[in-house]
Amino acid sequence: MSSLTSQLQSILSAGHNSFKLVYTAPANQFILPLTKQILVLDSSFNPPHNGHFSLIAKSMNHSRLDDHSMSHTSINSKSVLLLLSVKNADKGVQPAKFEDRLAMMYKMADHISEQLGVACGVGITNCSLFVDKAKEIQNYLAETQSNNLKLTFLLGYDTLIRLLDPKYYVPQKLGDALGSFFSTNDCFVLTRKNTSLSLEDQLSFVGMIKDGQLADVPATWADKIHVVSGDDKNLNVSSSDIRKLIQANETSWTSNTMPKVAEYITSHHPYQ
Ligand SMILES: Nc1ncnc2c1ncn2[C@@H]1O[C@H](COP(=O)(O)OP(=O)(O)OP(=O)(O)O)[C@@H](O)[C@H]1O
Ligand SMILES: NC(=O)c1ccc[n+]([C@@H]2O[C@H](COP(=O)(O)O)[C@@H](O)[C@H]2O)c1
Repeated sequence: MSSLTSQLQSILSAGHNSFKLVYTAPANQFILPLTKQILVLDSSFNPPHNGHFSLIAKSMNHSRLDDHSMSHTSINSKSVLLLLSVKNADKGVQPAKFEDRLAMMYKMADHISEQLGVACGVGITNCSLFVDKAKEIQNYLAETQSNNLKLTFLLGYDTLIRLLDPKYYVPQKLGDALGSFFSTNDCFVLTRKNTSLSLEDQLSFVGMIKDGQLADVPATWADKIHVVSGDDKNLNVSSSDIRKLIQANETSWTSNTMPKVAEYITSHHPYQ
């Protein structure tokens, strides 16, 4: 059994919450002494696409996320983690195989490292909720003596709404379930078009939290949630649309993902 297959097997069969770092793009170490913040993009990467890339690129440029204690912004203070979620809070089993998704994530990690000049790693977790994913990543960082790093979760607006939905935490109250998550970590959120809310409503959501207008959400969390407009070109890109186009033998999807990911899909056929 290859080492990747055995790492996947061990995560899939673990009876407890687990996280493993399985790849780092060659140019940089994943964590350097200067690293202060990890930008975490959790997804099923089925397949990775330009909407995911745009979320990472925009978060890197977002000044409010910078550590204000530093005299200047240093790209080396951030690392990116592409996190494959093998257990989804809402969705059942989907194509492609996890091995194919990881192979595409490695291509994406190399692309991010080359295009954005930032360290990029690939991890796997069996946790479905962000609060548990955050705990497992922080445990891993503590084991590698990399303490006091902030995790910034990169989300589309649709996922922010699900992060704050009390139904995922019953019988706990939302404030109790996510209190420690927001005391250490924050979220960078891009608006999307696949929601019933207008762009303006999505952008004013944090203001409503700040004004105490959301019953279960403490006003203090407003400082930990940064909502930014997505760019028109990538707002509509989604993995499910790409899969549909591939299955219909269309080729237009290739411009919605990174060149090496498109090459992998055309040569390995993970969706056929
Ligand atoms: N085009 C996009 N713009 C901004 N955020 C996005 C975009 N596509 C996905 N995201 C966000 O990236 C995260 C992971 O996305 P996910 O894997 O669900 O992608 P997806 O393309 O929406 O998948 P699917 O179509 O299978 O539901 C989520 O927080 C999601 O909101
Ligand atoms: N409350 C939560 O923490 C919560 C809710 C819904 C989805 N998720 C996670 O968000 C990620 C993206 O989910 P989708 O692929 O369904 O968009 C998955 O890892 C999923 O498990 C987390």
